[in-house]
Amino acid sequence: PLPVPEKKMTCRNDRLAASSGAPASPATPSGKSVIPYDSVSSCGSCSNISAAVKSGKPHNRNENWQMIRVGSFEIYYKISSVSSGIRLRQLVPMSASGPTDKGISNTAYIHLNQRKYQMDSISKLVNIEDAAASSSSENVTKFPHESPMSDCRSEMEKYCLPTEFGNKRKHFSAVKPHSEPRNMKYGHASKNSDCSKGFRYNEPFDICLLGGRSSELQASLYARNMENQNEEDHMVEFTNPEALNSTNLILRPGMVLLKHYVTHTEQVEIVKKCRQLGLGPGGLYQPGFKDGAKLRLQMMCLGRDWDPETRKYGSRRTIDRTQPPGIPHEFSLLVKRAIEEAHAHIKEELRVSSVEEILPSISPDICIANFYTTSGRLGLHQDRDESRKSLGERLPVVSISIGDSADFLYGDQRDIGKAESVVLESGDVLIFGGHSRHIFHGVTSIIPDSAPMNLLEETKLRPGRLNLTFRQY
Ligand SMILES: O=C(O)CCC(=O)C(=O)O
Ligand SMILES: [Fe+2]
Repeated sequence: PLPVPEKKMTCRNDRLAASSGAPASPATPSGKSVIPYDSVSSCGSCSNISAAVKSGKPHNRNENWQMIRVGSFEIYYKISSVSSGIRLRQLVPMSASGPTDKGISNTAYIHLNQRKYQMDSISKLVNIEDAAASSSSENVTKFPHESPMSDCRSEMEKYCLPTEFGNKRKHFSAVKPHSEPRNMKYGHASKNSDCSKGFRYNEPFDICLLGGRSSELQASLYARNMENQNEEDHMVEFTNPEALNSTNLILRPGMVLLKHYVTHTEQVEIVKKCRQLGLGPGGLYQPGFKDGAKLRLQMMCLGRDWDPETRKYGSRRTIDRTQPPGIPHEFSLLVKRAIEEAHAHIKEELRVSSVEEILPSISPDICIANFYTTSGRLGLHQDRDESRKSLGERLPVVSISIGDSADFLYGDQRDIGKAESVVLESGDVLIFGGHSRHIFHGVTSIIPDSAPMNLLEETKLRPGRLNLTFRQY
């Protein structure tokens, strides 16, 4: 078992709260800044989004609306889902002058000192909640979308993480650990997942939609443009002078999230490079297991091969004996820079000088690149196939996210009910080493249409998420 942290980690949001110029959020009887409506005892149903739009009256207590307060603002939001199991969240920002009557968009944005926050995830709500009242993270489990929504379930969950992660997780503790191979890193894909359709084992997978195949992307960009137009009407401005400088978070000892660390230009370069490598020898493929089940992602390894079937690293791929491409030098430099940034942040937050003990540095010699389509996911697992030395020294895994955001789950056990979650957005770097090296982690869902527009326009990255994890063998 991992040692319990002696000190409560301070996070960016604690500082935000302390320094916020906004009036303090009125506390609930329980002292929480999240004020759920009494009537909200469950998400209620899988009402589809248009039905919710029609009936959406944020002040109607008979509906499943919730409110969070940030300073003098009240933000109303509603969780609903569609039959495909994709969670949608509707938000209606409301100012002191009363509710807006301009309709409701699927998502809403909040401006916090020029930084645009999309309220499209649990963690975003938590961030705002923390900013308002520095409340404890246990509030996360109190959100209404933790409530049962069993009619949204699908067969897949036997093997995979919940489709609507964020619903009551207890429900999923029924997932039988013994139904999976002991060390299984990835959840099995269902037979009809889009990953298993249409892509043969050795067929190259293009992460970009270029040339004649761009109509899907064009349609998605057009829809996003229209949506943005609408969302301009739903923006709430907050001013906090601290916010711009404090975008890094210590999630746990040895686990640091650098928000929006990778610049737009770097993201574009990474996409281009990964596309090129992904289409070449040793490129992207959809890995599978002996029993024929496929993983819900496309994968390629750089530097060294990792075989999901044997869980071993090797110099050649087992599937076609190709040698994995090397790790581009710029990637390695970025990883080193990110670790330095994390060190600086740890020093500043925890006032310690021995940062290497908390989070050791690495010279990455392995990169696993995963591409998740919007239905992609990855079951809870530990990364523990690296060398005994590397694991013993708890050398970190450095994970870079690009494209659509992901609901990322992490915890001490392979138990979804006990795991915490954070949304990883395009440009985020998540580092977990030291005491967090052996955490269970996974991706429960990819949030559709959440990638930065300019990234899509410049790269034609297809809907989905590119993730690179760097390790030192
Ligand atoms: O996609 C992610 O964020 C996680 C990937 C991962 O855990 C892995 O490749 O081992
Ligand atoms: Fe992993």
